[in-house]
Amino acid sequence: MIELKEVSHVYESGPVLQGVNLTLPERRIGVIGSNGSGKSTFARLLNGLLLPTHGQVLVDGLNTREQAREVRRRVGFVFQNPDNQIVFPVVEEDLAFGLKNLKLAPAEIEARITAVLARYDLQAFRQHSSHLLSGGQKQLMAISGVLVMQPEYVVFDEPTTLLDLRNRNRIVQVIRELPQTAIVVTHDLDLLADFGRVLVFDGGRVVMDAPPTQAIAFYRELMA
Ligand SMILES: Nc1ncnc2c1ncn2[C@@H]1O[C@H](COP(=O)(O)OP(=O)(O)OP(=O)(O)O)[C@@H](O)[C@H]1O
Repeated sequence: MIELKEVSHVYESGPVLQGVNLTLPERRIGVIGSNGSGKSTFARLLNGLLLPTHGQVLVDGLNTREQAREVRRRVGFVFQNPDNQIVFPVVEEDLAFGLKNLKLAPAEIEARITAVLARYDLQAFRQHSSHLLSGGQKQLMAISGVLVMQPEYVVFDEPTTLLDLRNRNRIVQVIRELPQTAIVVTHDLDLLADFGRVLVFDGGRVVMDAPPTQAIAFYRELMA
């Protein structure tokens, strides 16, 4: 379970999150709010990409400040733009990178890569140049790169924003089928219909915390 205790975050430009207290046991959690309301900052705090300037973020009791490595292993992060995530020129190398860092046996690395490529129907792209994939394929590959690490939580920061409708639907399906806990920052309100809980951010605070129907209605009202 992920917990935030009195979390605030201040950039040089000013405060962005203020006094956020949350316990997040649900398997599907959505995060919505206006541009600049602090959603991405919140998402980045969850796996220690960013450390809070005040308060604590705990993942299964591990503090992102003190146990950053272990936290990052448990919490995968999918960026809006897969180009920010894909590092190596060939699909297979990119998927192997994190696994080699974990010092897994070559047979285990091979098995995990084969399994994830099969799961997302990307087998044909194994030796392909990563940067020549289409936008949808790149996003699937970025997700694959996170899932091969077998995290227990996956944080998505606007995963469908850059995709056409077909690829958007595919990613929605991928999220729906994930065995992991998923926390999804999005402006795509339809994506959240079957989620367990939706947080609405405004001005760096959680101003609504409710099931999707209620939270989305509140957000629509707020933006009217
Ligand atoms: N690295 C940074 N340094 C300084 N200010 C930042 C940084 N990252 C974000 N900000 C500022 O913090 C505020 C909140 O940004 P954040 O990206 O968390 O919002 P958001 O809700 O995700 O917005 P959007 O929906 O536009 O993605 C914005 O005013 C932004 O300009």
